[in-house]
Amino acid sequence: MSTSTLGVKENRTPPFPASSTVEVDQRNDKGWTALMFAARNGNVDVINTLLEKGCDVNLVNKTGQTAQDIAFFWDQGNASKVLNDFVNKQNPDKQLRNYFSLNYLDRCSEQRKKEDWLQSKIREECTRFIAFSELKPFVVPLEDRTKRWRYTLAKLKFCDVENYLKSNPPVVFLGVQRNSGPESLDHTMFAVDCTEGNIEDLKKCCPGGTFINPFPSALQLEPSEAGIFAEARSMLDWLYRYKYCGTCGSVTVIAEGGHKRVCEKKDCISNKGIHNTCYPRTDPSVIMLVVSPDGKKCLLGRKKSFPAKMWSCLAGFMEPGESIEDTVRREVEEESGVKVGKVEYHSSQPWPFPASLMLGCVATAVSEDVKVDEDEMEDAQWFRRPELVQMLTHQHPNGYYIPPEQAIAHQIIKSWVRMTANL
Ligand SMILES: NC(=O)c1ccc[n+]([C@@H]2O[C@H](COP(=O)([O-])OP(=O)(O)OC[C@H]3O[C@@H](n4cnc5c(N)ncnc54)[C@H](O)[C@@H]3O)[C@@H](O)[C@H]2O)c1
Ligand SMILES: [Mg+2]
Ligand SMILES: [Mg+2]
Ligand SMILES: [Mg+2]
Ligand SMILES: [Zn+2]
Repeated sequence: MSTSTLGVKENRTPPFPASSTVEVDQRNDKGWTALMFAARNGNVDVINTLLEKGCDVNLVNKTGQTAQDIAFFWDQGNASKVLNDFVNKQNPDKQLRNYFSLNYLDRCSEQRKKEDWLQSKIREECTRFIAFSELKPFVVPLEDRTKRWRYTLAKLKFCDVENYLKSNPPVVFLGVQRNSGPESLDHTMFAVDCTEGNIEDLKKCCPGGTFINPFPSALQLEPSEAGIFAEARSMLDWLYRYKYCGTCGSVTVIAEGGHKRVCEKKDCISNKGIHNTCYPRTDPSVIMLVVSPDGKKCLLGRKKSFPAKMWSCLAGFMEPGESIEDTVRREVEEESGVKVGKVEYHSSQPWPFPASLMLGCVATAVSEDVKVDEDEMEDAQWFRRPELVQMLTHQHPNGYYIPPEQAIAHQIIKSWVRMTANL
């Protein structure tokens, strides 16, 4: 690739005088910064200097690539290492976590069986409760409207929820927030279902507090709390739906801090040995970006329920006895008629509506003809990279777009789009 393709002007203007300053994140017409050029050329000294001067390592060019993506794609090993180390130090979770996956609580699963411990923790001064009503979380709007995230979970004290607890609502032990430093205390966290109580009382303890719709409003929670919300909501949803024993139909009682339901009928088989009817459910689903055999296009679909103009990865629930790869091949063929060969795992995401676990994959197609399953899908089509960039950046001429960054579909699509040098 010639330098002019990267947008460097061939005829440079005279050098800057020694005293002048230059904006460290200045971009060219293709959105490239000096850091991106240094990454492209593997110039580690320039990268280090730019990082020292405070340049923004997270900027993306017009084709959606960061300096890190560029260094990686162009096989600039040393530059990749420097950039990776820097990004990891800045935010260790940035590259690893999908939304709803970041949960800073220590789940302390061994403590769940200790009823006395749980009861004493419930009453402790530094314990906090997250409240739900009809599976809607109780949140406080964030003041700064210029910020990306709109809500934080309201963290209530025992005295705020004491009245609700008297009627014995479902309560889930979520885990312990470990705080470092000599003075700081650990906070034990519980979720409490306040559906049956008077929610106006809660609003009095927490001015500005409000219940929001889990979908899509919960996608506006601060990402550091999205995992706690996911754990709490999936657990309360399970406690709400599974009131009766799946084996004999008797009433069940909540045990182990909300993490188990026990059949009241003493001689029920579910009380002998370990039974999956007693424990919370997780439904594994696959979600995949199908790439054409020549690697130039990918397949996106529109479910009938999608908002107009939104396209996403195909997805589907796993069936018993299936491997992840087999589910990907079956769902893709069912929904689009396209046959898939190689399947590679990308990343996963809890999806608490109510309890899916999305297993994200990139799959390589071995055929291209599309025959849409008209029961589930409105359409499925192949898209080329430049069109995907337009969809990612809300610049598509037809107004097409893909799901927001909180959805794993967005992350899989973005990582595929980035894996190219030249669009
Ligand atoms: N996070 C994301 O980016 C993202 C994107 C798309 C879909 N999803 C989620 O993926 C999941 C699966 O996708 P899908 O709806 O296309 O699946 P799908 O293609 O398997 O079709 C859905 C149908 O599967 C059946 N089904 C089988 N097992 C089921 C189960 N355990 N629970 C509910 N229905 C079951 C039902 O008849 C349902 O109508 C959904 O929960 C969806 O919300 C997440
Ligand atoms: Mg599907
Ligand atoms: Mg399907
Ligand atoms: Mg299915
Ligand atoms: Zn039973």
